[in-house]
Amino acid sequence: MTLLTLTSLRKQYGSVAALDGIDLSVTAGSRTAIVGPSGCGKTTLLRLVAGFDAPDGGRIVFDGRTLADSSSQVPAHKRGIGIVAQDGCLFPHLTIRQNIGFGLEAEASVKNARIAELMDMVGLDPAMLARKPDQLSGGQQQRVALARALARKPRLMLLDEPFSALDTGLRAATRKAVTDVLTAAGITTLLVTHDQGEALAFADQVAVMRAGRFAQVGSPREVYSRPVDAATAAFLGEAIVLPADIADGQAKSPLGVLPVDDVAYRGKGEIMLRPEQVTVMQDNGSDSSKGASGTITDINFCGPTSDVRIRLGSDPQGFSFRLDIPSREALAAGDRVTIGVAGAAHLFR
Ligand SMILES: Nc1ncnc2c1ncn2[C@@H]1O[C@H](COP(=O)(O)OP(=O)(O)OP(=O)(O)O)[C@@H](O)[C@H]1O
Repeated sequence: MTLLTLTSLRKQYGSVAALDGIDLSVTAGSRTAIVGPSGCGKTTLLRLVAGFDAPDGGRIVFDGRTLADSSSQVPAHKRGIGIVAQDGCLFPHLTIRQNIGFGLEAEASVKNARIAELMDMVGLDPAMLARKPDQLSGGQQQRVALARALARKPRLMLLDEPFSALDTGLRAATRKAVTDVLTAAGITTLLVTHDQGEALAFADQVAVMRAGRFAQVGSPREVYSRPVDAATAAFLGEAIVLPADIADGQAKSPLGVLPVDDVAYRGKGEIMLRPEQVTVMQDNGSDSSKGASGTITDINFCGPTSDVRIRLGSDPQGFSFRLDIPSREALAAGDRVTIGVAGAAHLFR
């Protein structure tokens, strides 16, 4: 069942089209991530869904009810939508109990029971209730912000980069905790992030945004493995893009003849490989059948991986590309290598 539908949504700020025709369908109970570079319109989109801003065109329908279109706008507090912002936006002068209870209208005992239940849901010790936000860590503050947003039992939760202020380890742990809470409560969630890994790990639907539009909407695996174009591919992770001549499901490329994921296409095109499909081995001259050969022109050791640039063939002007490879072998600039490819290349159509 579809809970939220955005149709041809537009928002203009002066000459900037912050949203330039957004269409999205969100299934009840699902997790959608909207990912894109800074300034592409992510926060604007969330603000329109929350009701903090009105669209200039298009329509927002939530649970069968029009929340906003060109002629009407349901106020934010009447939408039944929760929001957790980047820095949590807790009231600094209130205790954790008061922050979570803010806006909860019930008699004291009912309210306290609900606050205790929410603290338990987000995995926080009730001893923290008397503290002020600045006496909690960043991750704990985000959990309080989530508890506050959950207090009114929203059917849709909007998360605006809620993990971005946290350091790497805490970020993953807090994301997991928040995901588990929302899943257990069956709350449909829309996450906005500029972090591709976060979007792919969090969501079951990913919308890749660019300049006010969605370049692609699909499952994490689909957008990662079958991006619509080279820019989307590069935004979602490392990608090796090669020119190729394609026929009968085979691509003749600088890396040799590779199977492609599109058997119908014939002609010139561009194909993509993800780095996990590629192996780079020192060329000991014994077996050239395992892949294309090339030369390392630059290498930077980064611990578990090394960032290498490889030039294919023996022509100094030959095709070159860079990728991260496991730092298993002690490779150096000037080494000859064999490049193997596993699986099919993706063809951009
Ligand atoms: N109130 C405003 N007035 C004028 N321009 C605005 C306003 N809000 C946003 N914009 C512009 O609209 C575009 C989209 O902004 P938005 O904040 O939605 O992007 P974003 O993807 O959330 O970026 P970030 O990841 O940096 O937060 C940007 O070009 C921004 O400068």
